[in-house]
Amino acid sequence: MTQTVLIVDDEPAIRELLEITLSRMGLNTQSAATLSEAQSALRQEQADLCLTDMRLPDGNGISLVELIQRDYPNLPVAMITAHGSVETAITALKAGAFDFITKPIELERLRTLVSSALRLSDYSGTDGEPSSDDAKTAQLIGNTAVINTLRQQIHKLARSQAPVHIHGESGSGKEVVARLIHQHGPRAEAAFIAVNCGAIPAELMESELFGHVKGSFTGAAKDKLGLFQSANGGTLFLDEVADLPLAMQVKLLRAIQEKAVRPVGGNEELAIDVRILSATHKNLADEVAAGRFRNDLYYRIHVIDLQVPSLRERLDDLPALSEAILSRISADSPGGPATLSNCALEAMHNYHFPGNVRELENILERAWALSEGRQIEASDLQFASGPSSSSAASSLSNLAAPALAIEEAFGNLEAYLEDIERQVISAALEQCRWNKTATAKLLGISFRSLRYRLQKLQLDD
Ligand SMILES: Nc1ncnc2c1ncn2[C@@H]1O[C@H](COP(=O)(O)OP(=O)(O)OP(=O)(O)O)[C@@H](O)[C@H]1O
Repeated sequence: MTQTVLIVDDEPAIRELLEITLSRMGLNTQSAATLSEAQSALRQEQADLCLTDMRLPDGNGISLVELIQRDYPNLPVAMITAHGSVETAITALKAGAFDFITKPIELERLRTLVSSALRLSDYSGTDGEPSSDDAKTAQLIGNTAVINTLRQQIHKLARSQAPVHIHGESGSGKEVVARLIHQHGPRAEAAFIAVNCGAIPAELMESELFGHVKGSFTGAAKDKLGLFQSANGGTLFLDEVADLPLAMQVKLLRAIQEKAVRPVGGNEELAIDVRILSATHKNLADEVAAGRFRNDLYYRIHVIDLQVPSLRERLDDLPALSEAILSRISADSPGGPATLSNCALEAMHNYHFPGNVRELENILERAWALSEGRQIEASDLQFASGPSSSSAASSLSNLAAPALAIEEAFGNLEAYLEDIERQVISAALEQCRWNKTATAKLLGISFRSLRYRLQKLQLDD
């Protein structure tokens, strides 16, 4: 079926240019010169894409974007902005515009924008699993409120072309989130290229990102495609973007702004159509304040900020995550995948996972290697001491003086810490007349954590 594009612009010349270009692409067009005309056009016929100017005689394009977001959430809308008005473009993207195009309109860029927007209206996979059978197909495991919110944000952002900056601790799943934004969007069939900006040597970075032509420097034996070109039509994920040297930040900003790259040693600019996603575990605003990250690049890549929660904030996802990890690492074991004992699961609940899901994967892999049978026990997890020992230790002075000398811990840290823990908990229990709920409160740990510790320290009878 022929698709329809609603054009909203008060300049007849622009409307005409858009109408001609779009009808040459085999599309129907509808035109409106004002916000109210646009509203009645939307009521009359279901469009597949809306292109709107920013300044309209009876309002502005942002209110149209907001109205469409509210009343026609499946209709992609792109904003036409004046050249150089980055702020407007960013406001439009934040309001939910799919993309923007600047005046004077470049027809090639217009065609690219329209095709990817229409792929988006065609795209039916947003609620189901991604259709690609790529081995790297990402999955966001978990059902806690924070993960469900994140999942909704991913689905929403997948429909936009706006740059998204993903922030979260190491190993928390930032790359998984970036892959999902790609997989659920109109670029799913094209490449997803992830690059760790902290891992590329500074002298190779330009050639890695933008490519080089043969002979442009010693060692450039043949032409090489850069990562931007490899991601053309798809998504480029700049991981640890805060680690980009300042000189590269300038070049990256240029590539994003111009939507073009120039390979090292090349004379020509090559147009590229890439969605930029970025991530860092650092606070990018602090990096800007410290002068290590360019302010202008920050505004370009940070249009939308997405926070990935740490594993500590979603400990209730531990069973589901562990089950998925264990079935991956022990799938071939006779008798089926490994399982976790209740004690092991409790022990995990009391750990603070500074390395997040990646650390959980490592802990389970090691535990699986160490465990005797198919069931992983708490001792296989090899947690040295829980995080709460620090809060317990801080209450130590009020409760009981440690009877042990520091040297006694050398070579025997675990037993030493357990001894301190035993003393603190015993003192707290005594103070609370063996009321476990009050004891847990006094120590600043959960009841569950106290129960686990009492069992571990054999204080529970
Ligand atoms: N919600 C999740 N569901 C399933 N697997 C997850 C989830 N979150 C993270 N993982 C897994 O944890 C590991 C680390 O995830 P990922 O590489 O996305 O983290 P990251 O935040 O990008 O890490 P880094 O900061 O080191 O770049 C991966 O193996 C990933 O598959």
